[in-house]
Amino acid sequence: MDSYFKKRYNSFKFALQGLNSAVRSEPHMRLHVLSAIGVIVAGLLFDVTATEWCLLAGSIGLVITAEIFNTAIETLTNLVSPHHNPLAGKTKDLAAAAVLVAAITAAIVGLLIFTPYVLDLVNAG
Ligand SMILES: Nc1ncnc2c1ncn2[C@@H]1O[C@H](COP(=O)(O)OP(=O)(O)OP(=O)(O)O)[C@@H](O)[C@H]1O
Repeated sequence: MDSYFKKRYNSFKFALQGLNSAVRSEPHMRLHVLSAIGVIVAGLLFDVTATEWCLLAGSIGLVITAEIFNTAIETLTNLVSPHHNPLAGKTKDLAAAAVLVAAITAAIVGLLIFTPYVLDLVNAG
C-alpha cells in the first residue's frame, strides 16, 4: 500500500516537473499563463457568474493543455528527427495548429463573456 501511494506521489511530482519545464523553457507558455492571470483578474473585477467562470476555466485549461502537448510533440520530434524532414515539419505544424485553434476558441469565449460587461461599464460611465 505504501508503494502504491509512493508511485502516485512520484507521478504527480513528474507531472509538476513537466509543467515547470514548459513554463521555464517555452515563451508561448509564459504568454498563456500571463493571459490566464489577466482573464482571472478581469473575471474578479467584473464579478462574472459561476457558469462564466466554468467557461473561462475550461478555455484557460484547453489552451495550456494544448501548449503542453505542442511542447511535448516538438521535443519528441527533435529527438526522433533532428535533421530536416518534411514529416517532422508537418508534425510540428499540426501540433502548433492545435494551439492556434484552442487559442482562437478561448478568445471567442472571452469576447462573448466580457463584451457585455465592458459595454455596461462604458454605458454607465
Ligand atoms: N526537423 C524538421 N524538419 C522539417 N521542418 C522542420 C523541422 N523542424 C522544424 N521545422 C519547421 O520549422 C517550423 C519551426 O520549427 P521550430 O522547431 O522552431 O518549432 P516552433 O513551433 O517554432 O518552436 P517554438 O514554439 O519553440 O518556437 C516548424 O513548424 C516546421 O514547419
